[in-house]
Amino acid sequence: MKHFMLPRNPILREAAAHNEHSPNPSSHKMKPSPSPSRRNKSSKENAPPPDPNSITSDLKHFPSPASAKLKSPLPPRPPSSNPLKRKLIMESSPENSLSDSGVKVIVRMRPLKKADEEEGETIVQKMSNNSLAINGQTFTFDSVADTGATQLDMFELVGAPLVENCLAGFNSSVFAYGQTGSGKTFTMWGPANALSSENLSGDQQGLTPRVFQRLFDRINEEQIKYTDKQLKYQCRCSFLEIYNEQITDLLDPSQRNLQIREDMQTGVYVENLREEYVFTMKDVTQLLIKGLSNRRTGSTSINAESSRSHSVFTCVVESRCKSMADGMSSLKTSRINLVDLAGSERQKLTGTAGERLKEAGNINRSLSQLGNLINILAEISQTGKQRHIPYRDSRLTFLLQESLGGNAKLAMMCAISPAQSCKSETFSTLRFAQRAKAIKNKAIVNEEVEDDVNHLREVIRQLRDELHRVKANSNNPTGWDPRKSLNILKSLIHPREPNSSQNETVNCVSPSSLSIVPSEVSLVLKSPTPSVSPRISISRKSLRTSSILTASQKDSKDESKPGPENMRISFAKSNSSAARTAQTSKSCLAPTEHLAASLHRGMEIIDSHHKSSVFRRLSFRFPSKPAGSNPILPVDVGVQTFPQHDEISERVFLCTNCKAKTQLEVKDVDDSSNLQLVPIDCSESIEKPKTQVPKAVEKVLAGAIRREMALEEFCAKQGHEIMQLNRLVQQYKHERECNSIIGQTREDKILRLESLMDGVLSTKDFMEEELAAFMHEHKLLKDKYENHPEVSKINIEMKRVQDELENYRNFCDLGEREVLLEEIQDLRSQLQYYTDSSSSSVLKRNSLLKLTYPCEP
Ligand SMILES: Nc1ncnc2c1ncn2[C@@H]1O[C@H](COP(=O)(O)OP(=O)(O)OP(=O)(O)O)[C@@H](O)[C@H]1O
Repeated sequence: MKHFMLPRNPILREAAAHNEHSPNPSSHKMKPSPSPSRRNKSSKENAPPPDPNSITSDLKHFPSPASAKLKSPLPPRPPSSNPLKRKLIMESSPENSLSDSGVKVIVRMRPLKKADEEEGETIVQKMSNNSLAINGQTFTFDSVADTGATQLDMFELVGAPLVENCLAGFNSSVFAYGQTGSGKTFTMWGPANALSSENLSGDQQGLTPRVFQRLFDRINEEQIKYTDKQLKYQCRCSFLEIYNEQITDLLDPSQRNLQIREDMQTGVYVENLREEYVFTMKDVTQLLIKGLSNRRTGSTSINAESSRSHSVFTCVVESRCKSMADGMSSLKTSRINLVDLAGSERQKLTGTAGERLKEAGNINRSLSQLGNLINILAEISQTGKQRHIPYRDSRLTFLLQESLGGNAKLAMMCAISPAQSCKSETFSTLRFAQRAKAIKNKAIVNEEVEDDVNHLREVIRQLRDELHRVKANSNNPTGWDPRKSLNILKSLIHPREPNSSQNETVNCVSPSSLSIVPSEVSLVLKSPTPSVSPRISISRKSLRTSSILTASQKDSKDESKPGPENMRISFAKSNSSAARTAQTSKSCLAPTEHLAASLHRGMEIIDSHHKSSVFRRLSFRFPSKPAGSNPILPVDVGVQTFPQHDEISERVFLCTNCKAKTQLEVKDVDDSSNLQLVPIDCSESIEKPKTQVPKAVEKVLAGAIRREMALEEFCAKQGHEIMQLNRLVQQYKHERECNSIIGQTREDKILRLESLMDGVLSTKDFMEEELAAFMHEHKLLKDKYENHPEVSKINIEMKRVQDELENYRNFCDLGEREVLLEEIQDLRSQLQYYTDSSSSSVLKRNSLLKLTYPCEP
């Protein structure tokens, strides 16, 4: 216990010397008090960041209980988290500002469980206060607590020195390490019921509540004793867990996946972690109860309520006082970290699966990274050789790097079970403990004295002056108002957003928007706008669908059907699909809008014809054939409604070619659903008054619907592919987990071989364990093989290529290309026609009016 020394601070040293109740097992190691100049130097190296609230020596500035809750990063710490920098600091530090900071290792052996008792005797024997033997092999540590050790004993061994170190200004940490079910949680926090207020003095109470009980007692003692020096303490606590490599705030579990940050001033801290001031034991107990109830637990083969995360309870203790001797004020900051690590378990024995397997894999991986770090630190401490220290390998080591090989006194409480069934895990823990013992930390008192405070005060004063100057300058004659500008900027960044639902209404294609809307009757005949097909570049690749026909096929089929009927069917289809699309996905709105536009324009064409029919049955030319190989032969069409017997009236249609009147039975146009286009070719219309939809309109509509359906199919395919890709991601994750478990089994094998060589493991046991390990690994490999992501990946690729191939085949072999060309040509022809006719439209209109007005009944 050589590393626990008396406080260097004169007040506390004095206090410790006078305080008979204050156990300090290493008082003989006390070092001489540094000279003021030295103290100043060391203080500078550990100076916390300039915080106007903390650097003032005015002791009245401690927060009141009312303002105790705050959210902030972890408190300032000496900027020495960088090992290299730390090394430089340590080298330049005065020798006597350092404490002898070897890691203190205590092994606690839990009593046998009932089930284990049947197996026979314990395999671990305590040899002395600091040694034990297992299978004839002896291990020596700082202390060994056997099955009879009480919670109070553990506190005296670990907790009491920790409190004294903390009051002296040293960062102090306790890590509980060990196999699942070995008693870490029991030791650190005690059973849950021991935390309740009525059991506060119960003998089951764990280390943490005892530490805080002692801490508050000692703080009271100190404050009373040094009233004249205005000694004041304040403590603030946080509680977090690391589960599956993610940090959660246990005091506010809604704060998940918190990030660890590091900067030169504050060192390593957890962003947005809640900290609460504590003044009494009751405050701490409440935090513990709250935090522990939020911890992730699950059952393992050994422990029904196993902690599945690493949890870290942190308390920052700050003390301020004035020295009577030299009148200087001092601020000391120390941090207590109480860490309950998740327990390791051998997955091959427990046969875990699914989420538990992932958990176990993460626990074992981070423990193995901790072990690796401990090995490196031990090697550095023993050989003095500099090596890269992989603190960033895991959240645990990154967060607690200061406790591991840094500026902290560290006690490692290693929990073991003496049961035969836990032999190999116990060996593993003891080896870890042995390596940890070799580590040398470099703890220093984190103290700041008045000189620094004055300097920082001066800086603050200068900054305030600067601020005033800037404020004064801001009242400049230009009249520029920064607040106003800020508001303007804000309004630019957050413009008044229209109601999203309104937005949707605007974007959505309502089926009603596809209805025929009566348009204003104009004397000038409105040219129908060429239809715009949905523009979906990739949809071209998937035009062929299993459920639809190509345009050519559809054309040939449609020929047998009367046009209007067909149009109604198409319209209904597009209506429903538009509604469906609007419901399912916003992203599909654009193509649907295009479709709606196409349909609407189609209907406008019809409507124009309709109007022309109403309005003295004006006729106009509408090309129905592409102008490709065949020259455009304009077909004159008019618009008529379905005849209804009761409302039949005689209408006269004019053929623009022959000017022959055609009498057709049409009804008045009230009901636009009866609308249809009819050719007014004199020869055909007389002989064949049968209704027929112009092919150009029909094709455009059919094409639009066809593409929309193809798009839907394409979306469905994409959805399926996304599902497949998600599965692939899961498979990759699973593979990674399998790999890490296999890695773990290799490490286990090394340990087994070590045990075999040490004679701890008999050849028979070794072979048995080896066989079990191989079986487990075989199972994992089989699982890995069956769910191999590469196979799924290739399947997805193959499906993609097949689809592409089908699309190309559609496009080239099945006539899609021709259909599209035809459509384009149709549209071109229409455009051409209207361009040509626009110049003479006025003339024509006049002449047509002239021709048709006399026909009005
Ligand atoms: N020294 C002890 N005396 C009495 N009971 C103990 C002791 N140590 C552990 N136990 C009991 O053993 C059980 C498991 O202990 P605990 O939960 O502390 O193990 P653990 O090491 O934290 O396990 P895990 O890593 O799975 O969380 C608990 O019911 C606890 O009360």
